[in-house]
Amino acid sequence: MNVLTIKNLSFNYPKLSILNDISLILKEKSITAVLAPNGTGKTTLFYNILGILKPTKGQIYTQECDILALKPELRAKYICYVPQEWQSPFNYNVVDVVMMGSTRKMRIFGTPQYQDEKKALELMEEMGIIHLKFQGINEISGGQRQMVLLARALLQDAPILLLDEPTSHLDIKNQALLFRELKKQVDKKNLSVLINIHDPNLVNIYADEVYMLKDGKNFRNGQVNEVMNAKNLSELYGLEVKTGMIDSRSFVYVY
Ligand SMILES: Nc1ncnc2c1ncn2[C@@H]1O[C@H](COP(=O)(O)OP(=O)(O)OP(=O)(O)O)[C@@H](O)[C@H]1O
Repeated sequence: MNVLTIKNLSFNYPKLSILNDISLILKEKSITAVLAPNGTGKTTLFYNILGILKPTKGQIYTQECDILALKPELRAKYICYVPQEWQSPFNYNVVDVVMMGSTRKMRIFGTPQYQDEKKALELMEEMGIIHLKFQGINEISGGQRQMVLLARALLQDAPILLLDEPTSHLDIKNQALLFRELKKQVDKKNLSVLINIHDPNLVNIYADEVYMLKDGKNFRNGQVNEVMNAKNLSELYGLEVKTGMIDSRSFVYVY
């Protein structure tokens, strides 16, 4: 089943065309990667999905509704989001930041319930960030903050998760923890994940499908094992990309 469909989407800044006729399908329970050179428009695409920017043309819809017709706060029922960077205006405790994920389900002036806190703490334990619970969000490392923001998004319980370069600050252990957690959530909660990511090896290891974008347009897309080859990657980045096999998995490198 398709949980999110983007059809012929274009976006321009006043004097600059960024996205041109982009189409993309996110399948239920899949991890779909968007792979594109810097400055192509990956974050812009996410901002269009989230309602932060308005497309000049095109459609975005789920099985149930036209996403573009929803107010951003209503989109939170369908879509949760982990930004590339996030600076908190206050130095909240980490556990309070994670619990913000459950505010969507609260009534106006509602306060978190015991169950919300329990769920937040369980998730933090699972993700290896429980020891940070009483630290200030502005006093932890960039990588720790990425894990905290993922926990906050997962607590929102939306069926679609957008992740904007979530591994940019993570060491390899935390990259593995993050993707293992994602895989678990995909299986357990039918989560579907759209992820902007620069590391082609993480795409190879963890993603099911990939959309390559080039010059603001669709370039190649399909199953990871069919599309992530040296020819496509070399054309995408405009330099020679090599691939090799380890334990029957394809790996990518440039020299
Ligand atoms: N407010 C703005 N006004 C004009 N141009 C902008 C604005 N914000 C971003 N851009 C331009 O839009 C293009 C796409 O930016 P975007 O951040 O979406 O790219 P990206 O693919 O996510 O990049 P990266 O991989 O480097 O994070 C870039 O060329 C950027 O300079």
